[in-house]
Amino acid sequence: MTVLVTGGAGYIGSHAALALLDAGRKVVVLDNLSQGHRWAVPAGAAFVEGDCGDYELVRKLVADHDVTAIMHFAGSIIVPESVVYPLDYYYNNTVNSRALAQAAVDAGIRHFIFSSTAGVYGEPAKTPILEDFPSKPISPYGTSKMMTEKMLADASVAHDMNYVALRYFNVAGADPEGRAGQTSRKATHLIKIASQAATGVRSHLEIYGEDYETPDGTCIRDYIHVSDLANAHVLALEYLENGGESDVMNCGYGRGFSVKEVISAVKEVSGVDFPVKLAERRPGDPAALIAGADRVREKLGWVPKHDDLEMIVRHALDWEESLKTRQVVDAA
Ligand SMILES: NC(=O)c1ccc[n+]([C@@H]2O[C@H](COP(=O)([O-])OP(=O)(O)OC[C@H]3O[C@@H](n4cnc5c(N)ncnc54)[C@H](O)[C@@H]3O)[C@@H](O)[C@H]2O)c1
Ligand SMILES: O=c1ccn([C@@H]2O[C@H](COP(=O)(O)OP(=O)(O)O[C@H]3O[C@H](CO)[C@H](O)[C@H](O)[C@H]3O)[C@@H](O)[C@H]2O)c(=O)[nH]1
Repeated sequence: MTVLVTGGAGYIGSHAALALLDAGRKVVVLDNLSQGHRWAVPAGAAFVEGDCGDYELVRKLVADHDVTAIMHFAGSIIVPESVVYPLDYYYNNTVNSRALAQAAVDAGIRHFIFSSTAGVYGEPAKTPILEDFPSKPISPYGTSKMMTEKMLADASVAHDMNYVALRYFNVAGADPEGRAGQTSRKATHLIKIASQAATGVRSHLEIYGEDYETPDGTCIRDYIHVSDLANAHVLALEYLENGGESDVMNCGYGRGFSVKEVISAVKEVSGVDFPVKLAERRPGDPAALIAGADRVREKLGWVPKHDDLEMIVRHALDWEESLKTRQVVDAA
C-alpha cells in the first residue's frame, strides 16, 4: 500500500511526499534528479533514481514496494523553454507519461493523480476559469500536459484505473515547518525570483510588461500555497480510493494578485526595497488567470489553510534564507 511519487525530489512532489507521510502513507519517490535534489526527498520516503518513462524500472519498483497508486509530478516545466525545445517537452511530458501510464495499467495500479496546469486553457475568454472551458494551450508545455490528460481519460475508460488531473494555477511558498521549498536550478516563478531579490541572491527583479488590461497594468495570477496544493493531492487519492469518478480539477483559491501587488507584498514582508525594473512583455503571458475553484472544494472537501499572500511570501522568504546555509543557491 505504497504511493509512487514521480518527481518527488522536486518542488511540488517533495511537498506531496511530506503530506502523504504526514497522513501516515508509505511513499516511494522516483526521480531522475535532472532538476530535483536527492536531499529534497523526505527522510521517511524510499528513493529510486531513474526515469519515469522507464517501463521496466517502474514495473519493478511497483512490485518491490507494493505500489497501489501513482502521483505523477515528474516533468519539464518552463513554458518559454518549451517553445524553443518543443520535442523535448513532448518527450518528457507526454511520451514518458504514456510509458508510465502503460506500466501502471499493466501492473494493475487503480489510482493515478496527474500534475496538470492552468496552461491547458491558453488565453481564456474570461475569468474565473472553469474546468469545462475549452483546452486551447498556447505553448508546447500546455499541449504536452493536455495530451497526457487525454491519454489518462481514455485509459481510465478502457482499464480499471481512475484518475484525477489537478490543474495547478501559480504554485508558491514553502512548507511552513521549513522541511521543503523551491530549489529549482532555473527559477522563473515570480515569488521565487522576488524572494531571491529580497535575500540578495539576485540583484533586481524585472516586471514583464505594465500595459496589460488590468487595474495596475500588470498580469494577475491566482497564487496557491504549495502545502495546500500538496494536501489536495492527499484528498484526491482518498477520493479515488473511495471510488470517485475520474475528473479534472482546478487548484487555486479563486482570487488573484497583480505582479505589482506581489512585489509590494515581498518588499513589505521582507523589509527590503530591492530594485525593480520595467521590461518588455514576456511572450505568451495572459493578462489574468484566476481559477474557478469550487470543484476541488466540493468534490474533495478541500479546505485551504494558507490562503494569504503575506503567509505565502513569508514561507518563500524563510526557505530562501535557509537555502543559503545549504549552499545550494543557484547562480542568478
Ligand atoms: N511549479 C508550478 O507552478 C507548476 C504549475 C503547474 C503545473 N506544474 C507541474 O507540477 C509538476 C511538478 O513541478 P515542480 O514545480 O515541482 O517542478 P520541479 O522541476 O521542481 O520538479 C520536477 C521533478 O521531476 C524530475 N523529473 C523531470 N523529468 C523526469 C523524468 N523523466 N523522470 C524522473 N524524474 C523526472 C525532476 O528532476 C524534478 O525533481 C510538473 O509536472 C509541472 O509541470 C507546476
Ligand atoms: O521575473 C518575473 C517573473 C514573472 N513575472 C510575471 O509574473 C507573472 C507570473 O509569472 P510566473 O512565471 O510566476 O508564472 P506563470 O503564470 O507564467 O506560470 C504558471 O502557469 C504556467 C502555465 O500558464 C505554468 O503552469 C507555470 O508552471 C506556472 O507557474 C507573469 O505575469 C510574469 O510575466 C515578472 O513580471 N517577472
